[in-house]
Amino acid sequence: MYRMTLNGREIDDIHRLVGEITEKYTTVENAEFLRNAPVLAHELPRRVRSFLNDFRLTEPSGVAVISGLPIDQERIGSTPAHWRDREAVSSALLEEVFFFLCGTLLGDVFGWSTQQDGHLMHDVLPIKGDEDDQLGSGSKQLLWWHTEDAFHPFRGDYVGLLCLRNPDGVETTVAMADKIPWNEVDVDHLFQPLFHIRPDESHLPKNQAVRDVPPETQELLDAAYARIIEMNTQAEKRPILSGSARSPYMCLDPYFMDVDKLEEPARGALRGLIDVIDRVLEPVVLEPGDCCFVDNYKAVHGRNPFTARYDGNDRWLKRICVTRNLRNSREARLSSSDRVIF
Ligand SMILES: NC(=[NH2+])NCCC[C@H](N)C(=O)O
Ligand SMILES: O=C(O)CCC(=O)C(=O)O
Ligand SMILES: [Fe+2]
Repeated sequence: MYRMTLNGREIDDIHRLVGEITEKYTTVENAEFLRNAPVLAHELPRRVRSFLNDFRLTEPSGVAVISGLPIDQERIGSTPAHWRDREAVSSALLEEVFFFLCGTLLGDVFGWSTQQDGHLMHDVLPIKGDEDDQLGSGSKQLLWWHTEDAFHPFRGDYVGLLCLRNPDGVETTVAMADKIPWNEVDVDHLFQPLFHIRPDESHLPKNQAVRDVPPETQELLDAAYARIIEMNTQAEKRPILSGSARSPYMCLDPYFMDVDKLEEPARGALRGLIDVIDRVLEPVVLEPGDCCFVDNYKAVHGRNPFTARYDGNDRWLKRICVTRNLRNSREARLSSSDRVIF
């Protein structure tokens, strides 16, 4: 793991910058803020910029964590019951701005029209009724390790998780490519387009929120859901590994891959990889203020089961997706600067 801890002066500088920004903008989804974010991110402390730049370019680890950001538990208030319950102005706006600017040092933050109402800033919190679901909002069941949005050709390069609270020390799990003994894995077959990955349930229409959108957006949204359903029934075959054969990038989500239905040698190759990933999987307890970025090519992540409280003190994370190449998805976005993939 690649780690840094903010010192007192850096925290003061961050508070000053974020204070200035939140005087002007009341959400990180404000169009002008989004346009200026890469410029504003230049004003983060140099050690933070340098840390994230190294993480991006030299790939020292599959996971980077910046700790030390103080979280005012009283100001952020209780953990909402649902991601749909977002306030007009987020109680955690200051933290979100810092988190968003850090993400912007790695690339461009983007969202999905089919996930959390198209918002860029997601909430990860346990939702009553989702306990047994394979969702970020689940709790009782193991959240299987996965590449974030593995099924989608426009998946992000990084997934950011900012911990606001985690009173029971619930464990995120990570397995980093650099810890995998690649010589024990059937790399050759995993580089071949023999595998399909179905969309995870957070993108399915059943987890759609009811929202009012203009008719032209509704049309795009319907088309986006139609594509998700199509990917669910007839997923395209793709490789699991890419890049360097000795130090590969990974993209897999075994829970949605119907491993048993695969033919040999694909099945054996994937089973072998799943086994070694299980062996190197490690728990990471995110503490309040931890700003974590998982390299979505160099690590998979999940979450261990826990018992939700539903009393306002539940574990609460913010989540963002970051891409190094927004242009890749231009055909699925409304304009060159728009951040939402339909
Ligand atoms: N094995 C999986 N991919 N599970 C789904 C992961 C959680 C999903 N990203 C969500 O937002 O709820
Ligand atoms: O809750 C966590 O620690 C990870 C959640 C996650 O992987 C997700 O929401 O996709
Ligand atoms: Fe995830």
